Amino acid sequence: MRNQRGLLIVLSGPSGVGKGTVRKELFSQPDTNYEYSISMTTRSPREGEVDEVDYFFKTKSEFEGLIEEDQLLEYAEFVGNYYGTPLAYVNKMRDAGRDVFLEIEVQGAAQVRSKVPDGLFIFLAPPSLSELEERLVGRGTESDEVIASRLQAARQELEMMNLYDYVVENDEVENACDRINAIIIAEHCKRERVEKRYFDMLKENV
Ligand SMILES: Nc1nc2c(ncn2[C@@H]2O[C@H](COP(=O)(O)OP(=O)(O)O)[C@@H](O)[C@H]2O)c(=O)[nH]1
Ligand SMILES: Nc1ncnc2c1ncn2[C@@H]1O[C@H](COP(=O)(O)OP(=O)(O)O)[C@@H](O)[C@H]1O
Repeated sequence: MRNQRGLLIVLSGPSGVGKGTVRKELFSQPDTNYEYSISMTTRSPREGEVDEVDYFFKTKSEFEGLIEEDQLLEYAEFVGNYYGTPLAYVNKMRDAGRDVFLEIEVQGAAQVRSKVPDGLFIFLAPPSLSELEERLVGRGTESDEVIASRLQAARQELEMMNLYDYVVENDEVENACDRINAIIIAEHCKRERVEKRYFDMLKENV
């Protein structure tokens, strides 16, 4: 059987739900086959964030140049800034058989859904809206005004939850990681079985 192309795993969910925390925990585990796709953004770096590690930080005109040159798999404007996924890296890693993780908001995820129908779409949900607010406030990285805008955006984002293949509650980071790992293993098994069945049928002499 031919080597499977890597999965494209899209992790979405409202700001503050814990996407970054869960993703970093998943990537710290040994024996994973995941690659993280670093996004482009026009937002300013937060304290401690490093260019080309946390994001590729771009000016608005640089970002618009990337859009024009068709270098992004998807992009969206979120609470006043652009965010987007570099296309070349995703293709290169998937072709090498690696699973690629995107950590993106819901508008971008919808674009990926239409361009990459075999993507795996996981929505990370908070236990409640009040817990989401506590996490956003507790992180201490945004002003009260930005937190209010992000909470407002969260209400619309939660409406998109039913469009995802899986909804994972981030009650405890470890539980959320276990659920995501289980989903990915199950998806690999399913896709291998489907592919095997397909090739077995092609071998039939009819
Ligand atoms: N569409 C899209 N969204 C992104 C991308 N990178 C990050 N985001 C999302 O943009 C939103 C804001 O990101 P950020 O300012 O880093 O805040 P944080 O995710 O709450 O720490 C989050 O929901 C991110 O998941 C991207 O490449 N494309
Ligand atoms: N399961 C969890 N329980 C409690 N706090 C959490 C949990 N997951 C993440 N957090 C905290 O919530 C805040 C937001 O998490 P973060 O990963 O930055 O979210 P996102 O990337 O979705 O914006 C951080 O302070 C983080 O430590």
